[in-house]
Amino acid sequence: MNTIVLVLLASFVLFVRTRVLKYRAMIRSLQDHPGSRNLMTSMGVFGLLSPRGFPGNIMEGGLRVWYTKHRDFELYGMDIITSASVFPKPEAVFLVADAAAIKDITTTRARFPKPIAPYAVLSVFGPNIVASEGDLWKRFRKVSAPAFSERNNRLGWNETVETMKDLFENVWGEQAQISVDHVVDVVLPIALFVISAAGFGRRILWKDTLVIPHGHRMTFKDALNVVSHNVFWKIATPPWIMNHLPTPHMKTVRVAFEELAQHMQEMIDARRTAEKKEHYDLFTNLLDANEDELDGSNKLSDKELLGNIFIFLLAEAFYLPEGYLYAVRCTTRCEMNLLTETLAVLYETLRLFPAVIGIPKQAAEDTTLTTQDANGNRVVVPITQGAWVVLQVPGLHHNPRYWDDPYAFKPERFLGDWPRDAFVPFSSGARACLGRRFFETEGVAIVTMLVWRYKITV
Ligand code: HEM
Repeated sequence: MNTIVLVLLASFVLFVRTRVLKYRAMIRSLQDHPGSRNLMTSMGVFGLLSPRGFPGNIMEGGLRVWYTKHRDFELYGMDIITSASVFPKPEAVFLVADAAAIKDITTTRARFPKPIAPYAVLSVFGPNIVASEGDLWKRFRKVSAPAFSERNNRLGWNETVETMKDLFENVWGEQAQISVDHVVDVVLPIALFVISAAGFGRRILWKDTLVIPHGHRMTFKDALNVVSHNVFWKIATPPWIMNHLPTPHMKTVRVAFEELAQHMQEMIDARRTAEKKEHYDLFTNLLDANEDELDGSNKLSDKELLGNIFIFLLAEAFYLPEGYLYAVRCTTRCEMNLLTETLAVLYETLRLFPAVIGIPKQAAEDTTLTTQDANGNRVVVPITQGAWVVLQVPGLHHNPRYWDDPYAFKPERFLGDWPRDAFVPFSSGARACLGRRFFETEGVAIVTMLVWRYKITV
């Protein structure tokens, strides 16, 4: 018995010693660049389990930057800082809130590619444009990009207007006052109806969302809503737990995944058997690529088709309501000159509350980034091959070097000349958001129609 305890103790001491030695070597490779030093990492599952972290250098927390904005950068006196941790393995990341450095990173894709491991959760239904790099990403981008044309954005505008009219006339009707518990209850269906109609040629009406279609256990909207909020848990939970653990939540998540797959397959089948029309939507491009027999290089497999359809639906269901959530709240605080100022309001809400707070990249070679310290002195930061570099969106968006009074809500800052490189809610460069214009068109239509007809209060 004593021998077993001794062996366990010795193994533990050896484990800790190896970790500490590796950690020290890693800190040396950072060349003492300023930043925080922690016991536990905040990356991946650890950060999600504790969004706010623990004090005393134990752990920073996965959503730290959401709360601290630019304050950590001010604390260390620089717009590129490091965050290093010992467990579960020694690792360090460079956090960037410097506009010029971010431009440098996003415009040299080969030097700073996207690390795809953190995006594995998004591949539940198959490989896709967001969770891929290299040749695979190029192929997906080539197939999807033409669908986001101005012509299709116009289709998005028209479908948004129709959806809002359907909401006003057939759901809210003549009621003088409408009370909504959560803005997402309204904007999630709108977002789904618009992508369904403009992206996939299937128009959904508000009344359709109340009825579960024959042969289903959940509506399309509810399935996508549950999946988009539980995609991480589905991946983190082994199938035998997911299938057999009798908690109501697990059961709902399992059914939602099965249902979403069935709904998406039905959309594909319906479109395949439909009469061939002159469509220019997203679906046309993806389906044509799936059926592409002449030019094999662009062909999408069935899994890739499903994976990419899912990612476009997810973008619409997840990012978009986030964008509107604050925009609709913020409209209560300002007198809006409708169309002209609506985009400024959307931008200002995305500056203050970006839907994506950290955009990861990984150095493909030993390289450097340039920033400046609090006194304006130029600082060259050495980055070793393999190091993670994360674009800290709230840090950049609250950086007083670029934004006057950065914590204040002032949409008018987007009406004049504004620092474009210091605004990256849609990322930037070759891997920037493909749906940006689509979102902007749709967002302007929704917010304008809402404030044109209703006075909004919280
Ligand atoms: C408020 C709305 C939106 C925001 C804030 C947003 C933000 C972003 C961000 C930050 C990225 C880069 C992600 C990364 O590097 O990991 C991205 C990529 C992407 N977004 Fe959006 N997005 C929005 C709406 C949409 C919509 C409506 C669609 C399509 C229907 C869409 C499609 C995409 C695609 C396909 C990519 C991947 C591009 C690539 O890697 O080549 N997004 N988005």
